[in-house]
Amino acid sequence: MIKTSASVKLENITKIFKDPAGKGEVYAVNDVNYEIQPGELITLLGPSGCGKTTTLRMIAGFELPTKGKIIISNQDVTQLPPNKRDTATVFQSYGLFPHMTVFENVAYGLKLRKINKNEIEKRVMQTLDMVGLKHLAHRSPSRLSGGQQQRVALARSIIVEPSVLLLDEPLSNLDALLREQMRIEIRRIQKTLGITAVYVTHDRVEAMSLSDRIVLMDSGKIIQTGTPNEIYESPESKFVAGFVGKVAFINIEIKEISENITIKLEDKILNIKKFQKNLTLEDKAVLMCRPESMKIAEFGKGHIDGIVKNNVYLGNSIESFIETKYGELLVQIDNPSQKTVYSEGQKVGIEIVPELSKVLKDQD
Ligand SMILES: Nc1ncnc2c1ncn2[C@@H]1O[C@H](COP(=O)(O)OP(=O)(O)OP(=O)(O)O)[C@@H](O)[C@H]1O
Repeated sequence: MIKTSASVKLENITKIFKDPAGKGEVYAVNDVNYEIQPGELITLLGPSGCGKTTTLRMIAGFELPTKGKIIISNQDVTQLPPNKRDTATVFQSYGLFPHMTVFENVAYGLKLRKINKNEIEKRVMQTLDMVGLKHLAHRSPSRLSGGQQQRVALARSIIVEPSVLLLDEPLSNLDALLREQMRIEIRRIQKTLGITAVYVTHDRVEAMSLSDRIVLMDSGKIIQTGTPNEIYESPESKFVAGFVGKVAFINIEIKEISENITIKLEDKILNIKKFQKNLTLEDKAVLMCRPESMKIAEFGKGHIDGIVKNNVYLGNSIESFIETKYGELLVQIDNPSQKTVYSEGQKVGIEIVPELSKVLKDQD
């Protein structure tokens, strides 16, 4: 259905807004450089106000960059209006036409392009089939659920065969279960069409499960990019580690650095594989403790001692919150059984699993 996938290049993109409250300026986006490969789905992830939406709106053409260039498939589109860009945007608020049926909403873009009636009929039904809404073609959007309305919005965007699909927090108005279903569907459709997509979210689970690559932003700047796995496994800072997953940090002393980092924790020596190239013996460092990088042991038999504060049952795993002298540590217990779960108030040990642990430079 899609012609050819497009690349999207952001070159030194900066957007400065006048501060609405006073005379100052806000650097909503600050010198962003990034290239999205054809057919790739990337998410812009980061805390509220970090510049995700502004970046997306500049790619769509709803905002002009203060500085920099936007290049879609070798064409400089920086100054082009949205309708000249071959992009389509799906918004959080759906933006459907309430007086038109589902069919008419989806057909709208093709009608504007003066496509003949039979072709429109065929393509609309095909696209509605793709989003699972063929049977509701003649309903009014007001009689659809939120998830169904968002499917119509998605169908309306993809039917015009844009080179780039832009999605601005499209699922944030839906409940958790529907969000999960819809993100699987969006990914399936994006892959089937091979369309280049940019997805804005502040939800790490959404970003981790959808993306080919994540672009993590903070204060208008890109702070790390990579596949979900790279960012989760090898975060460059405590901020990144905390943004993409549950984590606690323990201050540690580095004894030696080679391919491995030798650390001292209590009176025990641990060897942990090095991943940050610029980490030196002089640096302040922390041990990054993910729920799955620790195990519960008998009291006195782990690396750290503590007391079970509470256990949260999640079906096939339990999250056990342990109070220690380093603060509260969250340990994930898979396939819990009577042997592996200690009850609340019990004294336990925590074993650090070196293969699953990371040492991070303490620079935040
Ligand atoms: N039209 C505007 N005028 C002035 N400042 C703006 C405007 N739009 C955005 N900003 C500011 O630019 C910064 C980035 O905003 P942006 O909406 O891109 O962030 P975001 O990461 O998408 O946040 P959220 O997740 O809350 O939507 C914020 O400080 C915001 O207040």
